[in-house]
Amino acid sequence: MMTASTDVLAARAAELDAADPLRSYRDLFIGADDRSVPAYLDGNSLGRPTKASAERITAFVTQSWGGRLIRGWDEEWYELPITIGDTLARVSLGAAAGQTTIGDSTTVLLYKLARGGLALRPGRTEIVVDRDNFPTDRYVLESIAGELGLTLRWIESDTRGGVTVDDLRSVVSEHTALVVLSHVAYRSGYLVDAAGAARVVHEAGALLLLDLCHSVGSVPLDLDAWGVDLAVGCTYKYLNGGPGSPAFAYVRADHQQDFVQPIWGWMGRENPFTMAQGYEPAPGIRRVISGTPSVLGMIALQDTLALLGEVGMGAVRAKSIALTEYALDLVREVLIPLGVEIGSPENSAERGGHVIIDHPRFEVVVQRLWTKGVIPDFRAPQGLRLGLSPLSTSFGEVCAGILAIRDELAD
Ligand SMILES: Cc1ncc(COP(=O)(O)O)c(C=O)c1O
Ligand SMILES: Nc1c(O)cccc1C(=O)C[C@H](N)C(=O)O
Repeated sequence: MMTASTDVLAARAAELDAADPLRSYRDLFIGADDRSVPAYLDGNSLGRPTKASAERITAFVTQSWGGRLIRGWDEEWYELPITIGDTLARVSLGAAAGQTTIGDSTTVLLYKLARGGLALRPGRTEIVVDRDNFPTDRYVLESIAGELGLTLRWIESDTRGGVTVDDLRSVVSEHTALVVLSHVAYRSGYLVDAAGAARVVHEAGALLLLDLCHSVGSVPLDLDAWGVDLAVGCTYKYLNGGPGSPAFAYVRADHQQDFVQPIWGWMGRENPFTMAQGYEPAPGIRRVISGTPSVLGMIALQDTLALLGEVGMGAVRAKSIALTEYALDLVREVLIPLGVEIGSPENSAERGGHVIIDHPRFEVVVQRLWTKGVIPDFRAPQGLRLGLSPLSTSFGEVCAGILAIRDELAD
């Protein structure tokens, strides 16, 4: 079959952009019109900054920090992890207020929530996790298993897929205390059936902790309705919080009273400024906090939350599916003939906001693309990942990126 010319493919992408109801949102991001970066396809590692965040951060430094000084804590900052957490919960997590807080890294929150969750299931001896989960999830659980003398029961998922409810059913038992899954798999983009997973985990009497790093801000979430017990996620991908912006934690209201995490710091204590002897966890979700939260780090993500609230997660997901479908169609048309294979689910109901394609030359190809401002990422052993941020990625960018990959492979 003859493939269409570059001009024809670019014209098709331009038509899709013209018909995109969210197209105007791209202009709200810094760098979207930067010609030295024709295709930014890594918003699932680091989202672009919004123009509003540039203003917000400047105003924070000059007025809030510079003007209010230490008074800022009493006036606003002390409550910020909870108030931003509540906004995130409403806009994007499908969670009622009082269950979400911002702070630490995903890694640290995984540790705190996994330990706190395990303490709610005393006497049980196993933690379930999949072999292809993100490294930090595996390492944190390996460390906890060693620390507490528990067994890690691995789900041997294959890198092309993800964990299915049937996989889970075959490993959970009366010994399982905790199951940790990534809602969207970092490599394949496989989207777990979270409600089905929660049902199976609960039938076994265990708790479900979801890592939402690759779904929050891209895939609609309904944590309360799904029955998820605990969740963590990062804010620097689809929430555009900036490099190293703090993560978030969700602890279901039903568990909070008995939930105790292991890093007892003064900021998570009841009445921290009494500086009292002994640790008494603060009431509610505040008990997840340990030390002073990064206020400067958490302010930018509010601008993306405002956009997500305005657009609605349904429209965000519709654009996300349109982008990944388009990317896969173009991959089939121009890259499969060059020996590329698709490593993501081809059914959009089983896929999050990114796709991965495989070829033995991709490690070198990605290095060369970066020098040209075409920016996907490489994931070993031979995956090139296209992360498509619904609010800031255009169809034209996807087209430019895939044609640049074609040109590199044809070289
Ligand atoms: C699934 C998943 N979990 C955790 C992390 C990272 O955690 P941290 O922000 O602590 O580096 C990432 C990405 O870096 C991820 O993709
Ligand atoms: N967090 C990252 C970082 O500090 C440097 C480079 C990449 C990242 C990422 O977010 C990687 C990403 N979570 C992944 O899925 O591979």
